[in-house]
Amino acid sequence: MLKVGVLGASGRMGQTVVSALSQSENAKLTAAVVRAASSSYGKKLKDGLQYTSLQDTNAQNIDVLIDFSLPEALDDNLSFACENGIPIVVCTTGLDNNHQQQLMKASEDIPLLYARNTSVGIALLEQLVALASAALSTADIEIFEAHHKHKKDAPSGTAIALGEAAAKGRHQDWSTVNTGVRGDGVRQDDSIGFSVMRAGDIIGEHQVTLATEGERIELSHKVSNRNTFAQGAVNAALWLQDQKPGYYSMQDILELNKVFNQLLKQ
Ligand SMILES: NC(=O)C1=CN([C@@H]2O[C@H](COP(=O)(O)OP(=O)(O)OC[C@H]3O[C@@H](n4cnc5c(N)ncnc54)[C@H](OP(=O)(O)O)[C@@H]3O)[C@@H](O)[C@H]2O)C=CC1
Ligand SMILES: O=C(O)C1=N[C@H](C(=O)O)C[C@H](O)C1
Repeated sequence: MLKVGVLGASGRMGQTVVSALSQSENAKLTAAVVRAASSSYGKKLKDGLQYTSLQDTNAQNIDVLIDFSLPEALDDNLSFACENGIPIVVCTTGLDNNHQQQLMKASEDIPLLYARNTSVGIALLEQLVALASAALSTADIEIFEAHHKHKKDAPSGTAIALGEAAAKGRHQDWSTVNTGVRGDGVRQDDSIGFSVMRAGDIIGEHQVTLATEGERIELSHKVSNRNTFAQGAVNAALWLQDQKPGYYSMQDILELNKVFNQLLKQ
């Protein structure tokens, strides 16, 4: 039975992962970590555990960490994982270039899987977007995303991952085509822009549009239950426990590259 520590355990996603683990046959919760200043700190969970901070968490009792906290916690979370040699699935979004470098550095010492979206559907959508972008090499590409009103970062990590997949499909450098959230002004050729909605309790919706004169393709994905993300994260943790130190993604678990390469050869 895999012993899992959840970072950001009191949050929307943290609580959903705790609940998914309580029903899993292969993995169980052994640490629920929050800030020492959190209103949840010290409170009891259903199964006799209580919320701890990183400082009083017993690392010996954790095989893999799942991080659904916020960017400001990444540094401490990675230090804890590296110091104790614990593989980590990082699901936090809104990370900057400095955070990305921290992920790469930590992955030299421990197995690290970074997933801005742990659903199977988005892993597949990334491949479909790369393929469509390559095939329709002159189409204008725009990305729309909608999330609940509490979400802090925009555009979403998933929207950015889809933009990167579109750029990769055309062998473009993402930093030169990424236009961010679109505002005033005429569209530049090759630019990839985002539009963002924040409203109510929308869990997560993404749409990539590829438009040419006279027609357009819309590739979209909608999540209706946070358990989709939680199950994906638990599956990632189960997979990661057996890996060597390195930087992994959901694509590695699902082996979609292999499926697509075989398909394209036919
Ligand atoms: N990869 C994926 O598939 C998905 C990723 N996400 C991402 O996961 C993250 C969490 O989302 P969500 O659960 O909705 O957010 P919440 O705001 O509900 O939860 C955030 C958690 O982080 C904790 N936290 C806040 N500040 C700090 C800090 N400075 N140090 C340590 N912990 C802190 C909070 O605990 P407390 O305030 O009690 O201390 C809480 O447990 C976001 O980045 C989101 O984009 C979300 C859904 C899916
Ligand atoms: O904050 C959220 O809720 C979500 N965040 C992730 C992101 O930024 O892409 C994934 C998902 O869409 C939900």
